[in-house]
Amino acid sequence: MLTAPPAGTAPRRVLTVAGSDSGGGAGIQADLRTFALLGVHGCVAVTAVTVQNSVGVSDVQEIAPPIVAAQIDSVTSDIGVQAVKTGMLASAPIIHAVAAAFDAAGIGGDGLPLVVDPVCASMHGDALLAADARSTLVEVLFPRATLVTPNLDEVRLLTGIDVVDEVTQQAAARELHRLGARWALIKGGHLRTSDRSPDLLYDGKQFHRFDGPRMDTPHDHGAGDTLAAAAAAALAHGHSLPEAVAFAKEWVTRALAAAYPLGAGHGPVSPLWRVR
Ligand SMILES: Nc1ncnc2c1ncn2[C@@H]1O[C@H](COP(=O)(O)OP(=O)(O)O)[C@@H](O)[C@H]1O
Ligand SMILES: Cc1ncc(COP(=O)(O)OP(=O)(O)O)c(N)n1
Repeated sequence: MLTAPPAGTAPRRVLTVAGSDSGGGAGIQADLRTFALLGVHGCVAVTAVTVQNSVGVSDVQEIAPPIVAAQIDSVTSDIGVQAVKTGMLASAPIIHAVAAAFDAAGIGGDGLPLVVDPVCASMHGDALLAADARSTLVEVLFPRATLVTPNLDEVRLLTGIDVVDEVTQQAAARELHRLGARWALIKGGHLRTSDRSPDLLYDGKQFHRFDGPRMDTPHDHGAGDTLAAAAAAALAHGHSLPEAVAFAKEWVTRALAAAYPLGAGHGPVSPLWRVR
């Protein structure tokens, strides 16, 4: 388990570049919850403010691209981070601004580990990335990514591949790797045909399968963010990529087992079991 250093000592830092979820279940709020519980100090670059609750997203205010980039510069030039995660990026101009700031700070590529959760829409189908920005996300950010973590809807939108079984999951992983990601993790949360929830990791050479029991719960809001945030935290702690994904899979499985109802719709997954 990942832990904090002794009191008075600076912990590892992870920067999340993502949107705010007013309901607190996903986005920046989910990332910071997981970072703190894994002994990591979370820094943020807010890309958008969503008006969101358990039944959906009713409005979005994007942050101006130079302000998004300035948040990244401000954090990396002073505080310093050991890993970075991206979530909701909203638009093509924001993606270009983020990529330029990452290059200036040595994030991604051969530099600091970069986990890209290619968020396109909420679980209710509300757009969190402009349709005309999907190709920008793939062309600009995937070649910089250490790890990309799409769900099956995102795989379909970004590659056109419909994942329905292990063979098509492998085909999607190969395609994402071909598009530039060093490691691709095809999440199996939307494969609702069995009592398992298998995720598949690929680095261009080898497949690693991370299987887990499927939780029978409607409260799965923020699962993808929680998985990617835990992987980024484990990378910041110095773990290898497969170790970080194995850790993150266990973390999100436990968070799903502890998920709770909130509002009239889908409640959030909960890493709060860690402090019970
Ligand atoms: N009902 C479930 N039971 C167990 N694991 C799940 C369940 N739903 C999702 N997961 C896991 O949670 C993580 C996020 O998956 P997924 O739901 O596919 O992503 P997203 O939240 O981005 O839509 C993956 O590791 C997936 O296997
Ligand atoms: C602000 C914001 N960012 C991301 C998401 C989607 O998060 P994810 O973990 O993929 O969870 P679900 O939407 O599938 O619950 C979001 N809703 N809001």
